[in-house]
Amino acid sequence: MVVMISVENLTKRYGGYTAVDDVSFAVRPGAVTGFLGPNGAGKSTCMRMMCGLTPPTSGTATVLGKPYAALPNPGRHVGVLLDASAQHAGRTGREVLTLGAMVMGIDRSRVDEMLDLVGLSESEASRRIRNYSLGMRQRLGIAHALLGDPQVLILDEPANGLDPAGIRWMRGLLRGYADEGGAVLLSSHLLHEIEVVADELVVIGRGSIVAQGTKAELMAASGTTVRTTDDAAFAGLLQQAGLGVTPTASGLQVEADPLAIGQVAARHGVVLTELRQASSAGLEEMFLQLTAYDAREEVAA
Ligand SMILES: Nc1ncnc2c1ncn2[C@@H]1O[C@H](COP(=O)(O)OP(=O)(O)OP(=O)(O)O)[C@@H](O)[C@H]1O
Repeated sequence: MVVMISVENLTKRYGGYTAVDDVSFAVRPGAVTGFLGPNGAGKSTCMRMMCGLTPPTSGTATVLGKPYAALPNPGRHVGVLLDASAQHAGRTGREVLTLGAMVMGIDRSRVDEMLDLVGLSESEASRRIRNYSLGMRQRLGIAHALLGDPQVLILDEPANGLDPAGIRWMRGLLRGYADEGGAVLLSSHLLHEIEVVADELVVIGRGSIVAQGTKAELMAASGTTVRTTDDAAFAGLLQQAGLGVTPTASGLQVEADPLAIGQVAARHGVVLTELRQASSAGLEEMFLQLTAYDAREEVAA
């Protein structure tokens, strides 16, 4: 498999606190990889280590086969958006992009193209960033990340502050970018945001990876929900057929695809009132379960 970003056994300790604990994953071209985890899970710390901004305690992160800091003219290869508010507040959006183009040695015409792409108008581009809304800062950050026409994008919570139309626009942009062969690593603490656009998922909780795989795999892992006129009796029949069953408030959760369950029902003449592959609800349940031990919840409890 071609790998654009490779993270191996990455660990970061701050004093006695382990913010990132032995994290490994790979990001491939032609896909959006969602980096999902609750607040404080370690996503930003990981991404900062990938971009050479925070030194790891141990482990390695490489982009296009090299540590980020060893890439010549990195902006031409990797577009990074880590903190949309980190840009110089006194500069205008256009100035930031023009400076970026100069540093990367690319044609100034690309500045207008990017402003156009992210939907910042001429008058917005000439305002100072201190007067930008969060959504405008994110758009500018995305324009800056794309300026050098990189093969890889590393974006930390780029949807923060975008309105629903802006979020949809960004999804389309990232989808198109990946479909053309680009590799995207996109972090979020919101499952839905990631789920609609990501092909691959890396789920992190308290510094450690708790699940990773394709979205389809992770969704299949959460099984199928079924309801019948007599759930308890049907649970027994499913178990006899060798299928794992867990009763839940919303019916029976079965570790099998809908076809296998339908076949058991047909064999025994059971009436199904509901049969659906766990989709977003299943993934959400998984995300909540996987991250339920987040430190924040313990403090709140
Ligand atoms: N410089 C630092 N010194 C000490 N602790 C830090 C430092 N940077 C991050 N941490 C801690 O590491 C943990 C992970 O933080 P990080 O910002 O990576 O989480 P995150 O998953 O990006 O969260 P969010 O979704 O809230 O942005 C947090 O508990 C944070 O307080």
